[in-house]
Amino acid sequence: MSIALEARGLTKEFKGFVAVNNVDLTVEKGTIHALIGPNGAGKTTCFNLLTKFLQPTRGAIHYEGRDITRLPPAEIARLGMVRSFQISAVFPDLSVLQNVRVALQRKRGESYDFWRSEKSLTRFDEAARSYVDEVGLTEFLDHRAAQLSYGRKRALEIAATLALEPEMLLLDEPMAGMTQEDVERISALIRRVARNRTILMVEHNLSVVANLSDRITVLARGEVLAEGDYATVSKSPEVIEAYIGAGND
Ligand SMILES: Nc1ncnc2c1ncn2[C@@H]1O[C@H](COP(=O)(O)OP(=O)(O)OP(=O)(O)O)[C@@H](O)[C@H]1O
Repeated sequence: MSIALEARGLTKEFKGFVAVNNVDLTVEKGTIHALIGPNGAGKTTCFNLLTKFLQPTRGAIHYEGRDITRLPPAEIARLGMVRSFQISAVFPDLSVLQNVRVALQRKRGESYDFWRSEKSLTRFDEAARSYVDEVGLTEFLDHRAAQLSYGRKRALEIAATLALEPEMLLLDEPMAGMTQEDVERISALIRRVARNRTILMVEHNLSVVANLSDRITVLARGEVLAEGDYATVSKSPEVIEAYIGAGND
């Protein structure tokens, strides 16, 4: 087994309140790993720690064997671990193609100036088209982002994230606010992009988690309550108790 991301003893205290307590987490390369748990379990805090948006009080995080505990998020993105929606790269007045092109320019370290000549921009077109195609938005290539449905905007955000060529994607509630149709579309998309990448996601929709995840870590009160595949964790009496106790479904 090859490990993409590993946390040991991850702890975050807010003024004495322990939101994440001694969490060990191992995400295997090439898998879809979900972080779930009832409200207030510490998922978001844990996710922010792993993506370096928060500094841990204690513990260590390794990505691809490298200690990233003290690295800033931008540096981690350069190592290949990208948080989707991190870049909130959807510019409403740009087209689908232009949005992905901007992300590509960013990846290549070019200036953020998208008013530059059309000629210098068009050389990104071919790559941009392939990412748009990967997320199923080819027929909307010239539509302004603002005109897209909510689900397609999320797909566009994923395309912009893919343009950064991540080996590992961290998704924060990718299904939040989606219609059932969008949930199905984005699920298929996540499955597709996971073929040659590692994915860690925080997700509330348990049927999505059941469908997509190879492995699930259940948090409750800041601690790891259970870990395994969906069949295993969903049978755990502690997990059932934690969800019922918190008034979740
Ligand atoms: N900046 C902060 N300062 C103080 N307490 C915080 C802070 N951020 C989170 N917490 C507390 O830490 C606990 C875990 O919160 P967190 O948002 O990580 O949980 P969650 O599992 O993501 O919850 P939800 O599913 O409701 O989003 C909660 O009790 C929350 O109030």
